[in-house]
Amino acid sequence: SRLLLQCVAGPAHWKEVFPVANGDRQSPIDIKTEETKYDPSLRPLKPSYDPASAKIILNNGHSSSVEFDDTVNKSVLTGGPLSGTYRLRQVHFHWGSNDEAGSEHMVDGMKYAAELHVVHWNSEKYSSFVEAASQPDGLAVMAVFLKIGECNPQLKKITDRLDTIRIKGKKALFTNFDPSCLLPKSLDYWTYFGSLTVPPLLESVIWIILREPITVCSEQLAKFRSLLSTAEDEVACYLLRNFRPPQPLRGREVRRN
Ligand SMILES: NS(=O)(=O)c1ccc(Cc2ccc([N+](=O)[O-])cc2)cc1
Ligand SMILES: [Zn+2]
Repeated sequence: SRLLLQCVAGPAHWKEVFPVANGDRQSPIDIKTEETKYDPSLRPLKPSYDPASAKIILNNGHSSSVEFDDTVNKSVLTGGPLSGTYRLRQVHFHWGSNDEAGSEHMVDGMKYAAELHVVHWNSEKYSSFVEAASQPDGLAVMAVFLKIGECNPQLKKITDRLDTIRIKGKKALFTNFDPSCLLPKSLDYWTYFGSLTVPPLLESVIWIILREPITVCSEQLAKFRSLLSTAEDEVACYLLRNFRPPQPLRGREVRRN
C-alpha cells in the first residue's frame, strides 16, 4: 500500500540523489577476516571521554543518537590508526526488524543484531564537524557490534529514555554519560577507509570496527523499533530497521592490529 511504500523507501533510491553512493570508498562492507592484513604500525585505541560532555538524546528520524558538546577537546579519541585528535560528536545505533539481522558491517557474511557508532571529527585539522565531514580524513567512527544475550545495564540508560523521544525531531536532556561504558573488554579492531552509511554518504570516515561484540537482550533492542521515523503531523511509520546493506570493497584493504 502507499502507506507501506512511504515507510520503506530507503537505500535503493539514494544514488539518484547522492551519486557518491556509487563511489569507491562506500560503507558498510562485509569484512572477510581471512583477507584482513595485520599492520604492526597500528597503535592501541585511546578513547578518553568526559561524561559531562553528554548533552541530549535525539530521534533524528533515521536513528536515536546521544549528542555531545564538541566545542572543546574534552572527549576525544586518539591512537589506533589515527594521526592526531578526533573529538567526540555523537553516538547512535543501527538495527533490523528482527534480532537476526541489524548490523551494517558484516563479518564473513554474518550480520549481528545491531551496531553502535561512536562518531568523532578531526578537530586538529578542521574547525567544525560539517567541514570535517567533507574531508577524506575528517571523521573517525568506532563501530561496536551488538549480539543477543544478557540485558546490558549500561545500554539501559539509553533504552529507558527512548519512550520520551518516540517522534522524529524529539529531543530530551541526557547528560552524565560516558560511552566507554558501552565498549567491550578488548579494543582490538579492524580499520579501513569508508563513508557515512546514511545520506549524504560522504567519503570522509576512517572506520574502526571493534572485533569483540557487546551483548544486549531482545527486549532492549525491541525498544529501538518502537521509535517513529515520522514527525507529529505525518502518517506514523515505525523505525523498524535502519541499516544500509554492504557496499563493494573496490580493492580497499582492511587492516587489523
Ligand atoms: N552511520 S554513520 O556513517 O556513522 C553516520 C555518522 C554521522 C551522521 C550524521 C551526519 C554527518 C554528516 C552530515 N553532513 O556533513 O551533512 C550530516 C549528518 C550520519 C551517519
Ligand atoms: Zn551509523
